[in-house]
Amino acid sequence: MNDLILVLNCGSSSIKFALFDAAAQPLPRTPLWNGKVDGITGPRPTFGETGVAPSPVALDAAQPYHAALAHIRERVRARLGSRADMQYRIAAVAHRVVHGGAKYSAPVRIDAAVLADLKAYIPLAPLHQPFALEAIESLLASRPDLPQVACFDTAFHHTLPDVEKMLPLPWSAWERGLRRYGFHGLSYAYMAVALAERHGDAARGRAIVAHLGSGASLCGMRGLESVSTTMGFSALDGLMMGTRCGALDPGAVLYLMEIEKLTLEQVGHVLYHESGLLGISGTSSDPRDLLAVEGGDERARAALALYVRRIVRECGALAAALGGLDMLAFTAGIGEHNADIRARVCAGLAFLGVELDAAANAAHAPVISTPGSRVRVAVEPTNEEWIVARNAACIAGLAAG
Ligand SMILES: Nc1ncnc2c1ncn2[C@@H]1O[C@H](COP(=O)(O)OP(=O)(O)O)[C@@H](O)[C@H]1O
Ligand SMILES: CC(=O)OP(=O)(O)O
Ligand SMILES: [Mg+2]
Repeated sequence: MNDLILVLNCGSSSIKFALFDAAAQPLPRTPLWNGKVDGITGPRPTFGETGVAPSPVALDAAQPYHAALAHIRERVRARLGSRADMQYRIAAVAHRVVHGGAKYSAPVRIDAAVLADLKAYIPLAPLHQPFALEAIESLLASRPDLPQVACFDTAFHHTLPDVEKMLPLPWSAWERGLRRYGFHGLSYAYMAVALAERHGDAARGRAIVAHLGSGASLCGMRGLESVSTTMGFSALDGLMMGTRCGALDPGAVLYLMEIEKLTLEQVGHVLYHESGLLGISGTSSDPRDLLAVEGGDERARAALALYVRRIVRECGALAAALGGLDMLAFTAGIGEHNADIRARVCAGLAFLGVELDAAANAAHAPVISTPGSRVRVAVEPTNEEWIVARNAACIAGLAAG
């Protein structure tokens, strides 16, 4: 009987899953089988899996995440059922959990007490935490014997100095645990491994990793550890995103509530779901759609300009925190695939010595800067699922559980 680790990665616009062979040493980076439901809250959700191109999938519009999870569960069941000859069984399920709060800075085996702790963080990551926890809870109920492990987006940032963690609120807020956590840490943990392998000392120096997906953040690393990051207390901070505002003057929130009389719930909806690229363009949260129409669409143009400006500004801030810049690495859906956005960001960073090789950028090559560029610019596909599986496999007794 071969033991498998099933990884579930609940993002804001997608749920990704992957099956890894738990016994393989070292754990291969390519899973035995993987797939994702993409565009969950958009008009055209799709499902794709290893060897099968994405195609439209119908999701219950009232509960799209719930429906997407059910679809994945069904596909996994069908797939394992059809491979009876292979004698595979799922020995553990490992989850990307976005928020681990101050308590969890390492992966943890999940039980009822851990689940209760993680539920307390739902208000800090309402787009992500409930869906990972929904999957965990239903498995705890139906398969209490099955080990489950939570791996946290916040954990990689435990190396942040206090000056990066602190919010300029009254001191008692810090004592109550209101602080900047940082997110996308599983992606940054993978990038620390992959960039060091591919780029050696350049990656170990002063590096910025730009995780540009549906959610987006930057991480300033020195010695492959997080020293500064743009997402903070919640997944709303920092860069402008597909539907999230990013860093915002808190006075604007007060104004929306006090003068324009939006309720707390309405403001939350605006900031998480109706802002960012979608909010400004009025048409799409996906830069591909906006790039296709920007010639004749002023709002698409404005959305892209602000999106790029925020990345450039925050890169400048992180370069200051790092005391200079040796490497800039792009990853996640947009970072890996959108050469146009990368080119615009790099043009804005010419003052730091960034010089783009246009042909390498168009080809999504691993190095997209010129040989003379003072900053090496890289494109590296992230692999959060492998980090999650590797962490889960390291938890003692898991494969035997
Ligand atoms: N082949 C592609 N070409 C250009 N952009 C892409 C491609 N694939 C994904 N993207 C972009 O990546 C975004 C989603 O990124 P992803 O990292 O998968 O997000 P999340 O994990 O938050 O769901 C989409 O909004 C889309 O703009
Ligand atoms: C934390 C976060 O924003 O994650 P994602 O990019 O997967 O939405
Ligand atoms: Mg993601």
